[in-house]
Amino acid sequence: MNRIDALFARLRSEDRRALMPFLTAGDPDLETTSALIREAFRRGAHMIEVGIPYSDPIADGPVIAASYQRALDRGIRLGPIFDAIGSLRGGEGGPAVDGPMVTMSSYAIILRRGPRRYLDEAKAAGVDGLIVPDLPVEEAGPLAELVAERDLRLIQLITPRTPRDRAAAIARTTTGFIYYVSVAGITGERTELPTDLADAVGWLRSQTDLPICIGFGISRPEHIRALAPVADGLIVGSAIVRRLDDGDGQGREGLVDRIGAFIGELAGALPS
Ligand SMILES: O=P(O)(O)OC[C@@H](O)[C@@H](O)c1c[nH]c2ccccc12
Repeated sequence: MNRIDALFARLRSEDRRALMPFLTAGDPDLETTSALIREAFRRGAHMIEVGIPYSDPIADGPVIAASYQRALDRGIRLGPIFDAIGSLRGGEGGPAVDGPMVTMSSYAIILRRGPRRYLDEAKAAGVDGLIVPDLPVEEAGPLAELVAERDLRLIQLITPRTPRDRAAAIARTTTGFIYYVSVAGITGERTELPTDLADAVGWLRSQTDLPICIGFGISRPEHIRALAPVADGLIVGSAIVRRLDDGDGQGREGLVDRIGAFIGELAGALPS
């Protein structure tokens, strides 16, 4: 069974929610990314979104764009990213990591690699699904087929501005879970989250049985507490990625501990 499906089947039977931290691959370096993925799972994350750095950010706000740029400046490449994920699955540097991992990448990166090759490499590395934010649903068919052939999942985004007929079409062609974007705009921490989220997600639930995870702006334990009742999962990017660049002078150990502690706080806010 695909790890994403297995995770949500289990969490649903326990009436629990998933926490999915986003990490930029290769910021500050791939070794640290691997250590952070291990630490995130150890601290209660259920699933990891691995961001593939790209020079032309799509919906990425300044924090994630800067993180991508740091990784690109250090010469990050796709091959070594898949190698790092594969090493985690293989148990190098600690126990084998068995939680779901999904890549977040621009469709341009997939096209440049060749969709078949990208998917074969992702599958071989132990990736479970893909988020491709700039892939329009009208164009998703062929990729969705290649993804399904490999028992991967294609997670598509629905935003508050997505018209309902389009949202319904996205819900029909998505697999794994739906990424519901909490606010129109770009990624980034927000103090207040929209109050009509419950209604929007409630409508979406009338269209699909897929798990619905909410992302964009979630950055504090109180956001997790507030949204857990309406979501199957919560995605946190910028609030974590910002901490990759805090440079507290403690080196990599300090960074992994500090971010691990933050992820632990977020996980601790999930209802048990
Ligand atoms: O950073 P935030 O506001 O916590 O949102 C998650 C988001 O960063 C992550 O899922 C993501 C990073 N880059 C993206 C591009 C498009 C959609 C989503 C993303």
